[in-house]
Amino acid sequence: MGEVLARKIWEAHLVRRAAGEPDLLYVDLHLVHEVSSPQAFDGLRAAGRRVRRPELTLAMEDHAVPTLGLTIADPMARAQVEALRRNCAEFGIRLFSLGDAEQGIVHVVAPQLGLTQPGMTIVCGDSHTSTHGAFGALAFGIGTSEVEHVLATQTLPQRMPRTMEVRVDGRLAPDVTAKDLILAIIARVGVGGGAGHIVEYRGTAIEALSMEARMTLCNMSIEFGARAGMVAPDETTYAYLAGRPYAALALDHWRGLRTDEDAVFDRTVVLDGAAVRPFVTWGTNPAQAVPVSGVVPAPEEFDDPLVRSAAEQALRYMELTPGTPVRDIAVDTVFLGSCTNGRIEDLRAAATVLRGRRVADGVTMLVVPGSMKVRAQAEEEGLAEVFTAAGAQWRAAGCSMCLGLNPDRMAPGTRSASTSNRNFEGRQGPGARTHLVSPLVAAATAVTGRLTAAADLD
Ligand SMILES: CC(C)[C@H](C(=O)O)[C@@H](O)C(=O)O
Ligand code: SF4
Repeated sequence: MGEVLARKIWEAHLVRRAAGEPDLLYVDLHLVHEVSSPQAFDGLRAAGRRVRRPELTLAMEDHAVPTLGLTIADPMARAQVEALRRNCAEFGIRLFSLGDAEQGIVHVVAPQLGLTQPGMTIVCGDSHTSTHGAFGALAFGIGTSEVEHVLATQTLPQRMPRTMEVRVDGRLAPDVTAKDLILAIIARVGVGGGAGHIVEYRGTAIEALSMEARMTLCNMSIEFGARAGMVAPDETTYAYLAGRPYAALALDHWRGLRTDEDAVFDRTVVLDGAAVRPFVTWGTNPAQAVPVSGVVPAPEEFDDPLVRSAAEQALRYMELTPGTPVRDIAVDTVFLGSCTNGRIEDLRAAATVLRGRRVADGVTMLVVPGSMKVRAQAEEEGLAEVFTAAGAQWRAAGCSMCLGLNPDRMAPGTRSASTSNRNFEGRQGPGARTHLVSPLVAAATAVTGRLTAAADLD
């Protein structure tokens, strides 16, 4: 019987297998950031160890850094960043610091440099490491003690998860993006729908996606509990990697990185791509989502008592009434950015909507490129001008308003349309309310001040 891609990569990285123990896997690329690494370096130091393969390790300042200026005012944030700087200097790890031309969100920078490649194992002390699966890599988030293990040994003990196929055929409508697709997938399977599985996205709708779109899709695999998400590499992947600074093309090897025809997944979910509409979350988990053309649901619509009570609680926190048309929900903040939607293609999409239009009075829009390279490219293409002319704020790279670890925080009681990936209570600031959307919906919403699909503006 044939094999699933994830298992092929797993077996190719096996260092040791023993009965009753997790497999020991070799790690090809280890990404590090300021939030999840300090204790790991402390542990290394205490044990008198060095970093085993510093040249396979790359560190980034992204979560705690400001997107205006180079001064880190918050003492906690500054301490984290300074610790990373000291640790990288001491252990010989390359670090992209605030102010560097290559700095940015780790999940945006590594693919952009060509460091993320098909068939690799990639880990980072960060749940959205699943992003890198877009290249047909096996990429997953790890905890801080595992970060220490990888730093010390370049290996990681792991048990092979089950495999899940998410098949999407059909053609996505022009105003439907990978963000809408992943929100639709999560709404279908539920927040725990991928738990314990590595997901492979397949089908004609997936094959038609750009690399940026595949990254958006894989990025949010973790939001329905999946251990990792991936797309088999193809011509789109090779074309993206060609000419990137660190990508040595290995086409013969990469072409073999496919799930065999007769391989069997532990689970399969099928969606019709043509039926997906621009989506938005109304609640406080990513599965609580409906089309922009829909209405806020009533808790009674959900049979599962847990889902129903989660809906009741979410409606309270979000201050929303069942039956309210989504298009009537007013926002005061729009955030375009994050490792989900902070890439050049996302900025281009938003700019097509904002060109010649204005951000509505009373709405603050932050446009935060995922990396300084994306920022430079957007400036070169004239996108930055479109955003500033529309009245949006044009910022430097970082996680920014995706989470409340830096100065870009929402005030209590405010409401956003956000292209990020998490809408938990307080995620964008204590008491702040988040509606997850695509870049197109974010831009259209900025123009009207209410949740709006791009097509609504025509
Ligand atoms: C801070 C970090 C460990 C965290 C993660 O693991 O994802 C963050 O990136 C997030 O998105 O919540
Ligand atoms: S942009 Fe958001 S989701 Fe991505 S790594 Fe940063 S905090 Fe996590």
